[in-house]
Amino acid sequence: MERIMDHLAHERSKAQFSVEEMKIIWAGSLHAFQVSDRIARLVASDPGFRKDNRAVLSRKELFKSALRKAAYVWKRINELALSEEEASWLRFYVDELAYAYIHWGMFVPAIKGSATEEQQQKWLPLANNMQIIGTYAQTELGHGSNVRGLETTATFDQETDEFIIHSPTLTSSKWWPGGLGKVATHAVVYARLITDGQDYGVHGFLVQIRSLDDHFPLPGVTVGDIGMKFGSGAFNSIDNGFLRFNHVRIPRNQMLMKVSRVTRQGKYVESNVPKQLLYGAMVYVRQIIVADASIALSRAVCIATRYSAVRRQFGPPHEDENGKGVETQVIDYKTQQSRLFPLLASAYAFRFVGEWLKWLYTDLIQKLEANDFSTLPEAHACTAGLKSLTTSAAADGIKECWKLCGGHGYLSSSGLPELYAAFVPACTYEGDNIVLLLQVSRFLMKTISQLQTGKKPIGTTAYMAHVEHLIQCRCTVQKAEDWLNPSVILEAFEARAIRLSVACAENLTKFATPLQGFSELSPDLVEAAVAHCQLIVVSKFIEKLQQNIEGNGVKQQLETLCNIYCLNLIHKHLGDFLSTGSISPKQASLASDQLRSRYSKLRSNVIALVDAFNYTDHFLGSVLGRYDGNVYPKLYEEAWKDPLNDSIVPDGYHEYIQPLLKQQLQNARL
Ligand SMILES: CCCCCCCCCC/C=C\CCC/C=C/C(=O)SCCNC(=O)CCNC(=O)[C@H](O)C(C)(C)COP(=O)(O)OP(=O)(O)OC[C@H]1O[C@@H](n2cnc3c(N)ncnc32)[C@H](O)[C@@H]1OP(=O)(O)O
Ligand SMILES: Cc1cc2nc3c(=O)[nH]c(=O)nc-3n(C[C@H](O)[C@H](O)[C@H](O)COP(=O)(O)OP(=O)(O)OC[C@H]3O[C@@H](n4cnc5c(N)ncnc54)[C@H](O)[C@@H]3O)c2cc1C
Repeated sequence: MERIMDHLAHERSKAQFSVEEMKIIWAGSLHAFQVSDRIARLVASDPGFRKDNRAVLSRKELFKSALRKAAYVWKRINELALSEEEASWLRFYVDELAYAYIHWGMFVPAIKGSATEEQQQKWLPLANNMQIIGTYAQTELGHGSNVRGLETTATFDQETDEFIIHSPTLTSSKWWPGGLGKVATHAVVYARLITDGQDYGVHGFLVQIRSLDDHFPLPGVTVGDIGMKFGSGAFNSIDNGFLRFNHVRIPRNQMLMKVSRVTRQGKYVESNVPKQLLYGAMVYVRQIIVADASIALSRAVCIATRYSAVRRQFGPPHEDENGKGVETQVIDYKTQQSRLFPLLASAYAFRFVGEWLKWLYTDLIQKLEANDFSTLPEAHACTAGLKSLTTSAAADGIKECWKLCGGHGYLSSSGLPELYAAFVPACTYEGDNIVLLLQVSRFLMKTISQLQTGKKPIGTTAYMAHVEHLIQCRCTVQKAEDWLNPSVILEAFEARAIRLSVACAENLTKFATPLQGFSELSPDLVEAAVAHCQLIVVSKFIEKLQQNIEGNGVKQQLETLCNIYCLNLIHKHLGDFLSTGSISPKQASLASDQLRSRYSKLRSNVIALVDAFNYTDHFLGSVLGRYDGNVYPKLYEEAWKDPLNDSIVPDGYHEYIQPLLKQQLQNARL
């Protein structure tokens, strides 16, 4: 036991940089670090937030436990008079998915984004004080990605000055909204607005669905839970629900009227803001999900890295600090490094691009407030594309981390199966990842067609202004070290991205209609979108390194991580880089040489680099990822806690095992 604890301490002593300074870089600022650190400790030390083994709880126990914790969170927020920032850290570290995520993450933002000032004044205090609990009811049984295809209707009745909300078919039943099944009292419902016999498309409506007295559904409302989801703990603590309306009446002023409104006379009036603002809550959450992807991936990487330093298999006998013969740490196998270190680098890369995206979103909101809608298409493309890119990579990465831990990774007590099950739906919710990439490609094709009209591309597409150069430039790498030059990397990624996009744009012209072309070429368009999004991540990582980064050795570590992130992408997408002529086969081989050398450079720092995430053992929830590396005794201890070990002889022995054994013994004796 002592030996293993010393082992991680030895790993930590090898770090060539200041972990404390890196913690601040990871958190984003000294202030963010201090607040999150304080709240993380508060949560970890409060028995009310203890994490029981969720995998062994029944659905009802799990759900009730999530309700208890959500109520306790709210109590502590009020008792401690926490600020909004502190309160969100508290919810984050409690780490139990519950209705509150949708209430704060979607219901409240939907009201903020789509309701008029007057409506906000009425509804926000109720929501902020949790006098009502809300959900976001957009998806239907028959329609998820295709929002324009939603069937629920909101028909204006001029006589009573009300909307009648109705589910005309089974497929129009709302299906999936979190917190809807058993908890929410209200919902922002997306429905087709019909007035004067005309269908004006999908709009948002605030609908009360349960009584605030006895919690029963209101007349005309049928509501329930959609059933168990993948993974034993994970999302099953949330009541994703179904909802059907039978001519439910709401006052006219419960239509969210910032984008358009219906007058007392039933006239549909558009405002001067783009209709896409109705989708504002999705832009908001997609941006948060990118940050969430870096968190989820970094948790998995932290577990796999610490365990890989503890775990020993094969190898020539080494001597430990006490001169005792030991096997090789699995982290020293080059295959382990080539699978693990790019994930560590991705966690940092996603953190920085998430930080930038938060800035982009804040900037968007400021512009929208000043009636400047110019950056909305770019913000939509960036949030959609980066949500897709980072969640797909993080979900794959978490799965890889579990395999990197061998058999023990498959145990619930490793924390990895639940982490995976809880995160993988992020590839689907808030927009299926492929559908979102197709949105990005549409934006790219539009940008390319506008180049011909002389319109200057801005923001993340600014590189497209150099199309003529990027289409024909040659990569200048001659030796492996040349790959450490950020401008060389950037140009290779820009050349690959633009060449894929231009090829798509040219191919699209060969089809009878753009629609037909988009449909036929959609796999190529998705690849072009991925290349563009990877370029954004690469360029934001490089930009981060150009900032003033303090702390002994911190910048050097980030440079190595950035190199690994970029070179590994080249390695993984070699087909693209070679087929577009962005690099040559010889340069590809030099990139691989450089990548190997970066792994060696990073090796002695990896434990400190995952320590910089500053995750408490409570938050990690993993025996394999414990800070002290005391893995084996704790695995043994956890095994004893399994309900099957409550009794020596299992329940069922007398009915099923004993008679069978007896019968077989008798048969043998005959
Ligand atoms: C405690 C705090 C908690 C904080 C939260 C933390 C989150 C982390 C974990 C949370 C855990 C659980 C939460 C899960 C919650 C899940 C919720 C949901 O899933 S809600 C439902 C989400 N649904 C979707 O995302 C549907 C996807 N589909 C779409 O978005 C659209 O229909 C789309 C984009 C496919 C549209 O296609 P279509 O071609 O029909 O376009 P339109 O005609 O509608 O659009 C025309 C025009 O508008 C542009 N556009 C589209 N969307 C947007 C947008 N959002 N913003 C701006 N602009 C948009 C589109 O590109 C077109 O542009 P054009 O110039 O004409 O090409
Ligand atoms: C855990 C979880 C929580 C959720 N929470 C909420 C919530 O709170 N509120 C809410 O309203 N919704 C919620 N959803 C629903 C979610 O938003 C939808 O599942 C999502 O938008 C995808 O839609 P879909 O399920 O209909 O998939 P579909 O659109 O049916 O996709 C199925 C397949 O078809 C492909 N596909 C679809 N369209 C195209 C296309 N145009 N081109 C190419 N391929 C295409 C997709 O790539 C996918 O492979 C949640 C979902 C999950 C899993």
